[in-house]
Amino acid sequence: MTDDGYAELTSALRGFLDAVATAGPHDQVQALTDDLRRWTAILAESRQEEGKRVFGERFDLPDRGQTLTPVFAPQVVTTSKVEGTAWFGDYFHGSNGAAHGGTLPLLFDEVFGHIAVERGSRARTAYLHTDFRSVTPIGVDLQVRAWVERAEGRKLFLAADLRDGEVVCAEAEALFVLLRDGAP
Ligand SMILES: CCCCCCCC(=O)SCCNC(=O)CCNC(=O)[C@H](O)C(C)(C)COP(=O)(O)OP(=O)(O)OC[C@H]1O[C@@H](n2cnc3c(N)ncnc32)[C@H](O)[C@@H]1OP(=O)(O)O
Repeated sequence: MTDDGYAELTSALRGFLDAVATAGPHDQVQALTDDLRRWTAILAESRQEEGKRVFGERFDLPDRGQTLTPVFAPQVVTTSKVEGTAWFGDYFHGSNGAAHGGTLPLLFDEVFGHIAVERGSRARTAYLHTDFRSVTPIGVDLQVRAWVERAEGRKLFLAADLRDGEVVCAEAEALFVLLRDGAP
């Protein structure tokens, strides 16, 4: 991992989003808004095309330098499986201490994507089916794994599950299709 401050920025941004998601009314809200707008203008000056950005493009950083998905820390990544831990911060809260349902397929897509990347394939998700087995708790280390069920030509059939200890929170199945040459 390079020490250029971006790992810390990603971590700080996640902490900020969690704090916004849990904050009550605050007398500094206008000052915060002004600060955000000032930084937005500064960053806009260095806008880069895809391929030259940090966010989501840096595999040497935790979470590829992005905060779009819940935290995913891979421990095993091969061409046939991925295993790691996942963690949903307050930003991903739905209600009653449970993660927002839409954030689970988001996590699974990210996890499946690591297998496709490890295979050196340019692939896209054709479908992703999620079964919600029990609520996914916020702020808890969860275990996530994904594996290749079978490959047929350009089609990669994948499966995954997310567990809180012995409890299965969700399971997923997906089809990734390897892109034809010249596909955008
Ligand atoms: C670490 C990084 C993590 C990030 C991972 C994020 C991954 C993503 O989210 S990608 C973004 C979301 N996905 C998309 O935008 C994809 C949009 N769709 C497409 O681009 C195209 O439809 C695409 C690429 C899936 C397939 O198009 P194309 O390459 O022309 O293939 P096509 O000829 O239609 O289909 C190929 C095969 O797949 C099958 N197939 C395609 N789509 C589906 C589907 N939805 N359901 C079932 N089968 C399908 C076809 O039936 C065909 O099967 P066969 O070869 O047996 O006849």
